[in-house]
Amino acid sequence: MHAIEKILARNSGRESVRTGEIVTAKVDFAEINDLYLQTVYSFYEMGGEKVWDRERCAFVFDHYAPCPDVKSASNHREMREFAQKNDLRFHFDTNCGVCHQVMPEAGVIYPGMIVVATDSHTTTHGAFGAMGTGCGATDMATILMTGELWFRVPEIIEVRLEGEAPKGVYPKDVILAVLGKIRADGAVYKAIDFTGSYVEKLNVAGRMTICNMAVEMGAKTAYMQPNQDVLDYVSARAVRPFEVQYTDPGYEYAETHVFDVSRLEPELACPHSVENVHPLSEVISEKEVKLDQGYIGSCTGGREEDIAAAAGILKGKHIAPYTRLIIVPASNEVLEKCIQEGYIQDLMKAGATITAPGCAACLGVHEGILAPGEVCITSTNRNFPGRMGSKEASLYLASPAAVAASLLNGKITDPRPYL
Ligand SMILES: CC(C)[C@H](C(=O)O)[C@@H](O)C(=O)O
Ligand code: SF4
Repeated sequence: MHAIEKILARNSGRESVRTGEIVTAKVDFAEINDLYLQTVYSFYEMGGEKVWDRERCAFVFDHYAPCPDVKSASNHREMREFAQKNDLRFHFDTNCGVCHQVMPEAGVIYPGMIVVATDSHTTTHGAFGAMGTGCGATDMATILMTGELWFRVPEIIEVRLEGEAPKGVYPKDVILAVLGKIRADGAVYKAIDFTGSYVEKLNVAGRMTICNMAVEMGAKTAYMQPNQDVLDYVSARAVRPFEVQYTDPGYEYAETHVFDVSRLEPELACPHSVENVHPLSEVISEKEVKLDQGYIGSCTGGREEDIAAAAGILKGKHIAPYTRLIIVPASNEVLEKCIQEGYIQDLMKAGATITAPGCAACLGVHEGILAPGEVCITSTNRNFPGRMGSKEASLYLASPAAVAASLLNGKITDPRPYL
């Protein structure tokens, strides 16, 4: 069996599971974000009274945090009341950050577990050897009542990433290159296991960025075998003991795709699709792409490593006139570390706008919305029309280093000469 199958088998009380089977499995942690007040309503409609386990579920207020309008403030109030009434051990209010960053920091994510959240980017937690997946309000209400959810055991495809990344090529570039090949519908309801020498050496932040974007290929979940970096991270934080699962030798994947990371360049996903990926150098050799905004943030590209990369390029310099650079740390912990390291100060001096940790403009709610006709380069994960505001704006997805180098010049720029 694959490690993911072992996780599903263990949590559903079986010896083994096979692709295509439907199982009912225990959920080790459930998270509801602030777009999903419907979960509370569904819970009561289905006859729920108290959540099944006050230690294993939490709300994270991230998409509208702090609240930009009365509607979201009222939603937060109702969810906060539900959390209080159930005396939830964990509650992440507007002072925390994006759920996928906040949960691992709080120690509720660890290898061998199942985490379900009302958010598609729950695939992120494959970075820790966990099985993470998103669901809607009714499924989440079911979990809150029973602690269980049904799953169809997914086909598992291997994405083998071999070699060392050249200078200027970041985990974000690697996952963009993978997306460009496998395409946005290439892994629908499949699990993606990222393997290979690149992954074995990759740090926690890089692993999270790659697993995060697995869902942009339609993946049900993602997986990476934990390495020492992951074990150090979770050992220092995990709120309960855990068991790492290992794939049996000789396991046969449904498909295998091999990438030589050493041959990659900085990549760009061009408007208006995540799969419209091209080497950045190719795009700018064909046309100059003038920019109005740069954005560094989100559960994909708002960690300390991302902000450090930007600060490294912008320290002692200034962004181009009449552009803006929005920096949104993925969590309060990230912000605190970036202040300690001096990155925030350097970026502010370089002309950046720093906003509160959270989802902010990543999905076009607030704190960095684009006007019609504007062009933005961003370290986030989606570039569909309207994602960051106007449907007539254009979004290019890139690494945080590429965002920083581009804002220096007010046009999309290859970051490599600036490193
Ligand atoms: C709106 C929300 C539930 C959504 C998701 O599921 O991913 C959001 O976080 C996103 O990135 O689009
Ligand atoms: S940061 Fe963006 S991608 Fe991540 S959960 Fe928030 S809106 Fe979704």
